[in-house]
Amino acid sequence: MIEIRDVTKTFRLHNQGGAAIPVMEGATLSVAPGECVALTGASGAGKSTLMRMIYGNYLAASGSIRVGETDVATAEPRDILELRRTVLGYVSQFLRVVPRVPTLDVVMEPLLATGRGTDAARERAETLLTRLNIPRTLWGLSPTTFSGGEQQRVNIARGFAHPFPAMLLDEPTASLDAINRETVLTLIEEAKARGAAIVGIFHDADARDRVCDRQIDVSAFTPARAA
Ligand SMILES: Nc1ncnc2c1ncn2[C@@H]1O[C@H](COP(=O)(O)OP(=O)(O)OP(=O)(O)O)[C@@H](O)[C@H]1O
Repeated sequence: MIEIRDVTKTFRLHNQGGAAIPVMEGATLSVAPGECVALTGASGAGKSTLMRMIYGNYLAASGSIRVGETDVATAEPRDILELRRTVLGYVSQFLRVVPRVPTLDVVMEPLLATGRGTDAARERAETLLTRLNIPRTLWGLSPTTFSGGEQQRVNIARGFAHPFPAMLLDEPTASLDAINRETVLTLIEEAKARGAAIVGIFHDADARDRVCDRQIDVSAFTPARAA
């Protein structure tokens, strides 16, 4: 479902005379439907960079990044937007929403965007918000004023609302209490059971060991630096 072949990335620092910083070389991995693969490696190894390239936020210098039928490394921006709407979900660490949009609408939005009827979308959103312990009294309010943990749970509810065939998870259990962490791990297990291919970054080693089938140490793709 996710096939990454020989991906290279170099950052060019335009404010520092165009200095080129090679950060990745020969990155190759594949994730089958129903499988969860953890990206590991020391801080700065390139975990976030690889996730951002899969999502199409960073452009790969070379190589291919196939998600379903799309090669993100060469796709047109509109094809990447379509991929994100229907195929590739991304649960980032932080919630980014349009101000003043109520929480329930924030969670329903990915479902409405993929053609789900309003009643079915509301039912799914309510189920997720309930499972993630967001009190009903908050559903009509914008999440912008919520606590960090509440925002993260709204973000997770939104990210898991549509049954994406491929998902990227960036520290999905960070800053959650034990009960909500358990719910998120169960959501990940359910996504795998319905066939989602998942790539994740988990600093929570117990969570990683429980839900991930394999680990890929991205330091293996760090270019040898000139001395
Ligand atoms: N936008 C950018 N411009 C320049 N360099 C960048 C940029 N993003 C990342 N880098 C560099 O790429 C390397 C990999 O960073 P990345 O954030 O992917 O690491 P990471 O493994 O996710 O680290 P952490 O665990 O600390 O989040 C680092 O050397 C970083 O400085």
